[in-house]
Amino acid sequence: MSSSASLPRSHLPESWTALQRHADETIRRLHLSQLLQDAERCAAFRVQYRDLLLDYSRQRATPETLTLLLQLAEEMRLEQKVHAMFRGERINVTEDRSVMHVALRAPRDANDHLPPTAHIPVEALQEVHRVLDAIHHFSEQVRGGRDWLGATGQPLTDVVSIGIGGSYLGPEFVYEALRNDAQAAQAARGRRLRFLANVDPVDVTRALDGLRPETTLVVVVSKTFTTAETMLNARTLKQWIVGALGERAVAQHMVAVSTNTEAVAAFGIDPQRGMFGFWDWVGGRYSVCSAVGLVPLSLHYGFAVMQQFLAGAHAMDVHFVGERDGRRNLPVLYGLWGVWNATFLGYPTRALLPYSQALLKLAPHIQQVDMESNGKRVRLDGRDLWTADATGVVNFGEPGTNGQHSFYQLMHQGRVVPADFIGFRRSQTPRTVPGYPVSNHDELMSNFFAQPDALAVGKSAEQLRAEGVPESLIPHKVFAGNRPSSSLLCTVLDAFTLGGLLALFEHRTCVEGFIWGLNSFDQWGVELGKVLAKRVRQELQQRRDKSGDAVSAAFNASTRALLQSYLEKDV
Ligand SMILES: O=P(O)(O)OC[C@H]1O[C@](O)(CO)[C@@H](O)[C@@H]1O
Repeated sequence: MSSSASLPRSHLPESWTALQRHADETIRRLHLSQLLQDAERCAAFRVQYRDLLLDYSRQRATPETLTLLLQLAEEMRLEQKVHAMFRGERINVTEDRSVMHVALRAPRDANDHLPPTAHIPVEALQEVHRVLDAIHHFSEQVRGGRDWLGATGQPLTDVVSIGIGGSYLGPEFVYEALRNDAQAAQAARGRRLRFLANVDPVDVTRALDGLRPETTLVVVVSKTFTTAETMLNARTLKQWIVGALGERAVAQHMVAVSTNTEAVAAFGIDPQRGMFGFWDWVGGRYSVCSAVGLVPLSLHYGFAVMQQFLAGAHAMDVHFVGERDGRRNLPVLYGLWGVWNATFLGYPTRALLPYSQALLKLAPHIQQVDMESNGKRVRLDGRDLWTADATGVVNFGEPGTNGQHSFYQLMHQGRVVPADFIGFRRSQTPRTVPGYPVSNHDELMSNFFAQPDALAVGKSAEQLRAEGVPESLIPHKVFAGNRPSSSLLCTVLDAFTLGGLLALFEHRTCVEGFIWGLNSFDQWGVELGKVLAKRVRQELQQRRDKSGDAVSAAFNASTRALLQSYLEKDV
């Protein structure tokens, strides 16, 4: 099958082989319980950026590991690749596109504080701010309830944002994260924001539950404006609006976010008045900071809150591109440990474990950012990956403490799953219960501090014996430990911090992709299923029109039988 299999693998970087040797000869013989005894190492494996404290002392690594990883980064020309991304070089080679999501959150004068080799193209900055100004104006008109009203003259208090994948996951992640931030919650008073992503009609029913067309604004978010799910959902909601308010209501009740002006116009939305654009240099999964996120979220939380979010993301961008010491650069460190765990220690998964209910959509969003970006089988030049492990990992996660009562069992005693713990010094909504020894947030955070040690240090048979555990139970109660994690401690989850977290995770994915030498910015792997679904759709249409006919022989025997059963009337 593999067309590239015949191509020889390009030469492994020297530090790559050194890291493989180092993993086998040194690291596999060490246990984290020993490594954590070394106070000097612990201090060296801790770094502060603004109020974010990253502790990576629970990585299965010595200072030499980090030195070798930094050498690998240098050999792979990480810094040059990052700067080329900022400069707008066409690093997405298979689509011949620039990758400039960093421009989306850059202030007009961003280049004044970026290294000269990482200056963002001025035209991109101008375009970005032209659209941001339009979003600012529009969101205030709608929120003000006077200048942009519904067809019956009522203010539009509710928004349904239709979109899928990158046109949905990021905005929903931000929406959820800020729901209980005091400033954002105050700004959202009296307003509702819903997301409609799945083409399942049940999702439509849920999204519209309790909404009225008279007071609802629909935002259709699609970079291509051709995505099947989004377009059917958009037509469904258009019918909902038109059915209640007439065809002319579309102009007041539907707007679009897209790069495809013609398709927006063909759908019936006036691009001059109701379209917010972005550009082919924004990948869907990196588009939260474009109109994709900014339109629905500014309508809900107000533009001022979203400006803080952009500022937080930009601050992380500046740190990423400007901090040349890899030992102090958070996204670089995150990426290096990602590469180390996936490729050199061979762990194919990682868990995202925010101790924050507000970050409940972090894992779904980062799943797309990371797995659609780095889930690749070849390198940039089309040759096979250097090793089967030199590619993206399976990301999953759940807020703590919920995850503890779900999949942590496997993490403690089953497979090794490197974990990213994220915690906050303060809650968005502090609570205390009189008579309880700690606040509710301290209770939550007790787990944030305990779990990484349980994973790293474990519990031995000797300890269990000393506690008097019966011999028959000892094998079941032993925790082998030596399970890596990193811990990120932030102050409070506000819009600025959230922007920084988003950028941190986006950049981790880029760092990993740059080091593996693959293209993190295309997604050809999603195409085949779409093409096949189109064929099935045609088949379903034909069979529904001419019931009784057998399913086309073009499908294999298995699919034919399933389709036949699906179409059966009497089942
Ligand atoms: O914004 P669009 O064009 O509707 O695409 C939605 C999503 O579909 C994908 O192409 C994957 O199918 C994503 O990359 C993208 O974010």
